[in-house]
Amino acid sequence: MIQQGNSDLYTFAWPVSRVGEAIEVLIRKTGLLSAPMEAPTPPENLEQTDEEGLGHWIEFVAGRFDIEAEPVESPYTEVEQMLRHAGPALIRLSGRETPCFLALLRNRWRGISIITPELSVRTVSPQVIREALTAELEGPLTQWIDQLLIEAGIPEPRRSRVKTSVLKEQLSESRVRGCRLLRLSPGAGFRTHICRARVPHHLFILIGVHSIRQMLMFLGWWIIGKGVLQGYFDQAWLLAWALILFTAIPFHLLETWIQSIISLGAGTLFKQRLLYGTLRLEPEEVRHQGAGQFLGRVMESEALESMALEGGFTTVLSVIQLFMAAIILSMGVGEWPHSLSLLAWMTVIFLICWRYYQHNQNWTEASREMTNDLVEKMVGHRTRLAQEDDRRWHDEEDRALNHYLKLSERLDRVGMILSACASRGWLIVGLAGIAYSFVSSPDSQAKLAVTLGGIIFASQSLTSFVGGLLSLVGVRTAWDQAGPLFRAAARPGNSKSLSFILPSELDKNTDDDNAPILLSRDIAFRYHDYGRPVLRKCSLKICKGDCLLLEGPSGGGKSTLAALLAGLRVPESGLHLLRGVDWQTIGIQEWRKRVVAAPQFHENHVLTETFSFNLLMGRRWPPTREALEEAQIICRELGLGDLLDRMPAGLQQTVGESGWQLSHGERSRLYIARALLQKTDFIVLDESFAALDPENLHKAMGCVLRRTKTLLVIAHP
Ligand SMILES: Nc1ncnc2c1ncn2[C@@H]1O[C@H](COP(=O)(O)OP(=O)(O)OP(=O)(O)O)[C@@H](O)[C@H]1O
Repeated sequence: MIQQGNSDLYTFAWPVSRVGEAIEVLIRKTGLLSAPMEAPTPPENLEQTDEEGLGHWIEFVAGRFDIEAEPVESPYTEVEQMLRHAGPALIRLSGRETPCFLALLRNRWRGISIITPELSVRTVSPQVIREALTAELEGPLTQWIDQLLIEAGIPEPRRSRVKTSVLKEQLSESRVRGCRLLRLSPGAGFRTHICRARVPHHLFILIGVHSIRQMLMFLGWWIIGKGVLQGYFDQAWLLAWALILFTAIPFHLLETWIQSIISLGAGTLFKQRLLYGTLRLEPEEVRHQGAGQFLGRVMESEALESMALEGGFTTVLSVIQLFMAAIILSMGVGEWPHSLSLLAWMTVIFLICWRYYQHNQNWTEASREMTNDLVEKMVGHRTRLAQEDDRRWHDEEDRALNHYLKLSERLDRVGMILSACASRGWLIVGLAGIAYSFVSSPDSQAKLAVTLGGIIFASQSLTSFVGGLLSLVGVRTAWDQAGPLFRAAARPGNSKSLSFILPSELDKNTDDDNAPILLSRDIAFRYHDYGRPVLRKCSLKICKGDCLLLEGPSGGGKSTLAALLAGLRVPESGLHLLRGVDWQTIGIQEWRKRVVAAPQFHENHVLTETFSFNLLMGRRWPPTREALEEAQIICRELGLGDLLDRMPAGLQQTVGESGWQLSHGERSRLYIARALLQKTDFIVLDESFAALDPENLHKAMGCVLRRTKTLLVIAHP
């Protein structure tokens, strides 16, 4: 039954203390949870916590189940639409003393199904949920609109419609929050993602539809063949033939449609995973790569997706066709031995493809090496001209080119054999198989016709089979580039916290001014497993209000220490506490929210985006008006007022590589402003003042000291 009342909704909502349980039930019911697992026990004072604390708890519980609880916002006018696509999701209902949550299962044609705390499933109209979600926003306007409608003399029956329109008009710019989508984490197994996207299911249907279409085609052949061989064509047979041809059309359309569904589903998952994998790469893995290599990876990944899907479809469908061709051949004059000869030919083709694959690997490797060498030689071109004997300038290139040409020749030769011989060779083999029967028993014309049909059909299918296999060879080569990104997505990260602690509890830990914000004892760190430790037996204590200057020789480990303090790296051993809690418990993500670093110039970046985005990228996006104003004020305090006035679009000016060019000093102040705007109580500035003239240094230093409670500045003496 559809519940219409807004007040009923609260009786179906889960209290804060049971929100973890609601997540568990939701993901179990929707198949996101495969192994039996229970939600962690909520902390004692969860009910008293604020929205941020609750969000942390929900994310912690979701993380335990290897899923994501992604907060989403929706424009006021699109809330209902968002709700229809949200499930499984948690909807936060406010308006009562304590907030509570609706566990939204899925959209049904009668309404939205939700799970109640009694574990029963109810259907609720989306309008009712929308009203509850938007009540807080609409509240301040309702009385005023009601009054306005009375004064304007709008008749009673029309008031509700007019009121809805006025609300839409007034709140069109507002965004509604309070919904969290529960989704499989992008790092979960790719097979799980593929199964949830129902790709195998669609593939199964595709195979079925294709087989039916092929059978219809054979039936058409059979009717025509029978008519020709038996010498009659009455109207009924012709009609049957026409009907079969027409019936094949919707099957063909269905096949194309299913192929596009699979391509879209698998392609999206693939891209999502690559992107997630890219974000999970360690800084060391990307540090030494240039833009060209990244572009190469993107292009290869793009090719990989299209080739894998196209090659996969072609190979699967051509194998089905070859299987059918083998059945047809078994019904012809050559019977089963003839079908076996087709299978033997397929094996030969497969082996040649394998050879092609090996040559392709060698050729790709040689081509990559040549490209890398070429780039290096272009860079060191002048040195070579000056240092090397001019008679030997091109010896190495000639050798590499010869090697490359030899490999290309081999690859082309095998490729040519494949494309020229796969179907033509089969025609010779297939026809040779029936030559004897053709001469010895010319009476069995029908069987001969079937055999000839089978041979031609197999020949066509072999052409597609080879095309599909060649695409798959290309996939294997492209995989070398995309594979590391794909695998990085499945790496276990250290961003999840082991146990939960409310942010308010963390803050309490340092209410006492003498309690350290950060305490490290005997920490050690090395970049490589067997390398020399960069930090050894390093201890420090930073209390609220401390403003510290860290000086030391170049290469002494200052930036490494800054990275450890900011949670950008984790220590190998030793005690490392933030507000009395170690990094494993607090979780590296939470740590990074609480300690902000402006890394050294070469480790920090200006993105090709607006100046405001570069300033506020550590805050909620899109920014509020207050955030933009604050950014503007901090920039002016840091001495960037002149720059803001000069840029035609001010804060909205695009900066970065293809935008407005910033000077060294402007960039370093942008990085300082970015750190200050994250509003944490401990900031680490790594050589941020090095590029500033005395006047700007004075301004910037003053601004930082005014706006930060606790500060560590790294500088050279
Ligand atoms: N990503 C890295 N991989 C391997 N070794 C590194 C890496 N970054 C720094 N190192 C090494 O760690 C040591 C400390 O480097 P770090 O950058 O922390 O020194 P620093 O005191 O900040 O130097 P500077 O004042 O010159 O910036 C150096 O010997 C450096 O070679």
